[in-house]
Amino acid sequence: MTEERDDEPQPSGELAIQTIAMPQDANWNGDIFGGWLVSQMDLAGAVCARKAARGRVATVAIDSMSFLRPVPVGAVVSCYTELLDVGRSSMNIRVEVWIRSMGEVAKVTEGLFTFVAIDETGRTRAVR
Ligand SMILES: CC(=O)SCCNC(=O)CCNC(=O)[C@H](O)C(C)(C)COP(=O)(O)OP(=O)(O)OC[C@H]1O[C@@H](n2cnc3c(N)ncnc32)[C@H](O)[C@@H]1OP(=O)(O)O
Repeated sequence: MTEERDDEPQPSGELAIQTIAMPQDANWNGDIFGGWLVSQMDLAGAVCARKAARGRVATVAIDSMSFLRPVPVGAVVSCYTELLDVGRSSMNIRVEVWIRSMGEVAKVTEGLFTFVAIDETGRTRAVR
């Protein structure tokens, strides 16, 4: 069993989605594709944005993506989100991805996503 220590870094934000990295998502090195991770982060950000906007949203920008370490097949992948800022129709959301693999917990990716609240016709609408 791994002990949790107070001085160890912890995920910041709310758990939005959790899944397992599967073999079909691996790249030529045997680790997980960055594109698959970005896709999970986009989904996690959308969960957070839809909650804040109480309805449809679209991703308008992804900034500051950092891939900190590779993700092995079989790792439990957890995406955490934090709503940083809300404009008229836009929401800035930080997404962190943490993995649990072989008893170790680590942050593997982080990025800043901007979502926009949209109506049924795809036009922007006020978040609040
Ligand atoms: C969950 C998904 O994966 S969705 C699929 C991928 N995403 C898409 O297909 C979206 C395609 N893009 C679009 O349909 C349009 O660009 C829209 C509807 C999102 C926005 O339409 P626009 O005409 O650009 O809207 P507008 O210029 O008024 O900007 C809307 C808001 O987004 C912000 N914004 C627009 N572009 C950017 C950008 N590149 N970076 C950061 N914020 C931006 C604006 O500042 C504005 O914020 P505010 O309302 O809080 O002041």
